[in-house]
Amino acid sequence: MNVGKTSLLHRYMERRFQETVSTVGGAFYLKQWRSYNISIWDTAGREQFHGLGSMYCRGAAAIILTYDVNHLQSLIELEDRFLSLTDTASTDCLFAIVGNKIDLTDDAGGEDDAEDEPGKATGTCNSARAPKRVCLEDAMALYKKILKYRMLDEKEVPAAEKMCFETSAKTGYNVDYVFETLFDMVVPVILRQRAEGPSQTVDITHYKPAKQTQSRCCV
Ligand SMILES: Nc1nc2c(ncn2[C@@H]2O[C@H](COP(=O)(O)OP(=O)(O)OP(=O)(O)O)[C@@H](O)[C@H]2O)c(=O)[nH]1
Ligand SMILES: [Mg+2]
Repeated sequence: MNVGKTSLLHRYMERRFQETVSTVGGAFYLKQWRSYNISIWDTAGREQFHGLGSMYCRGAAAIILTYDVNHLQSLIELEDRFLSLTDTASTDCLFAIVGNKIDLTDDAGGEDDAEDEPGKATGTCNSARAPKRVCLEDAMALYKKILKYRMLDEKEVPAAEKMCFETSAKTGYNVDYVFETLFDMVVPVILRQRAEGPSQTVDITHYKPAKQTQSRCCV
């Protein structure tokens, strides 16, 4: 809760940072990216909505686990409380871990850094000059735990260095890069699955209800 999931989506979809209210239930976004329509669910971090998380993850091609780089507890909770909610994701689902609010630390993602080389982790973690913050290495360690949890072979999935990001929804730092890196990875997988197997959606346009048999009363 409060790590900036909705703000990241606003920044990406609407190109701006605006005040948010804590998400109720969840919110759906549709992004036209190149020639594809990408569906994105914004989940609610508040405790009473945690149960919904597994519903939003069902069949997901990618999941972005978000924490606040200024609160180690938010990274710990990703593992302790949220990881099990991703059990409903498809087996080849990609995981990205995003540390948001990097602008609140001294060392990266300030207004002037918004145009920095995307994807590049800047600054040193917990240097004398920077306030204490979560290290990118901690996020990478979680990524490796996720692979273990999902019994995936490290050699067959993208490396932790590629899937752990630091962002600022406030300045825009790395935000496009996160979403578009994932889209670039996910779209070919979905296209390949579509070409190989039957559609996973149910076509109800030609649905005919089964003939009703006369019900008999039984005593
Ligand atoms: N400084 C700074 N503040 C941010 C950033 N992203 C979000 N915030 C602020 O953090 C607070 C929470 O942001 P939200 O986007 O609503 O967080 P959320 O994760 O969607 O929260 P829930 O919907 O309750 O789970 C708001 O006051 C935002 O303005 C950021 O990158 N930098
Ligand atoms: Mg929200």
